[in-house]
Amino acid sequence: MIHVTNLSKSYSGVKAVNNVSFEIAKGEIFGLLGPNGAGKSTILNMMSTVLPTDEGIIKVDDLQLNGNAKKFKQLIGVVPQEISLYEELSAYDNLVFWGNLYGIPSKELKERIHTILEMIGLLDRKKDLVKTYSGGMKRRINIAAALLHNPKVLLMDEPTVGIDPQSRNHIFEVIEALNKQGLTIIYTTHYMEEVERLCNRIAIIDSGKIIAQGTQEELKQLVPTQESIQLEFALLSENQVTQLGEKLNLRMIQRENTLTIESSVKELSQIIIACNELNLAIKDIQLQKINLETIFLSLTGKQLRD
Ligand SMILES: Nc1ncnc2c1ncn2[C@@H]1O[C@H](COP(=O)(O)OP(=O)(O)OP(=O)(O)O)[C@@H](O)[C@H]1O
Repeated sequence: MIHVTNLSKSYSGVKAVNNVSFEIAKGEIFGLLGPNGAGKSTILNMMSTVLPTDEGIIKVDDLQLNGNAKKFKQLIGVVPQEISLYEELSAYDNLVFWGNLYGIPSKELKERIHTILEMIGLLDRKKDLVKTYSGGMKRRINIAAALLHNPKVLLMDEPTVGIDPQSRNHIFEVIEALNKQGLTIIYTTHYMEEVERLCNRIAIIDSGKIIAQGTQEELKQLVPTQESIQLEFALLSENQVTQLGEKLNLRMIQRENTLTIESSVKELSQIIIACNELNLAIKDIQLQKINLETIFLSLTGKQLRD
């Protein structure tokens, strides 16, 4: 349904998106997973016609974006990273405002707003001013605004940033319900838990390039070990991590006093010996099944989150 081919974009000569291609079938939730600055928003901004492309082709079904921006916009709903609502208006009036921008006839718009508010669980709060809403509720209204013109594809740019875990769950439920109704969704995030929960297929993106894509199972097959070892220390300096890395010759990431080592249980004794030699006091050891974070580490040598 969605075909993106050899897409590129530079800002002042620096490539933010570099020859990116992917295909998405109707009804999929496709995840774009990558750290801050990887190029996710730039891809979505090109797909939503906000930014012109430098190179490449974007198509939904047979409709190519270039030369058909107006028609293309009708197919796409966009949930931007920033909440874009009028705080002093009610949720209902915000949606009327957005619906009018899309030129939706008023009777149809009324019905559509009712259906969407019901679906996102905010019908009973429709008259309340947006400024009285929680962050999660504002996000849900932002999603509602993107759905008013009944798009075939929904582009969501990190829709859970700055939201508490409970509201986050509520948003996931809305996304899953929309997907069940047949909506195709592109979801960007730097949280692996979110793509693990929501997405059928995932593209891992780093420095403007897609470095791997597939189902979670397919991505797991791309790395040598299906486990990693997580060690917690009383204290851990960068210097000690470097020394340990030299001794073990295994990939590892440090987060404060915790070290995740790309290795299996077979290497555990060797790891413990190396830690002892460096006088590193281990507080806790855990064997972890591979996840998207360790896959990202394995493919890039970096961690997903700053
Ligand atoms: N308007 C701009 N002018 C110059 N550089 C930009 C502009 N927008 C983005 N960039 C750069 O392009 C690269 C990709 O940015 P982009 O916002 O697409 O990444 P992202 O993966 O969406 O990250 P984030 O989650 O932080 O938004 C980054 O290096 C960023 O600094």
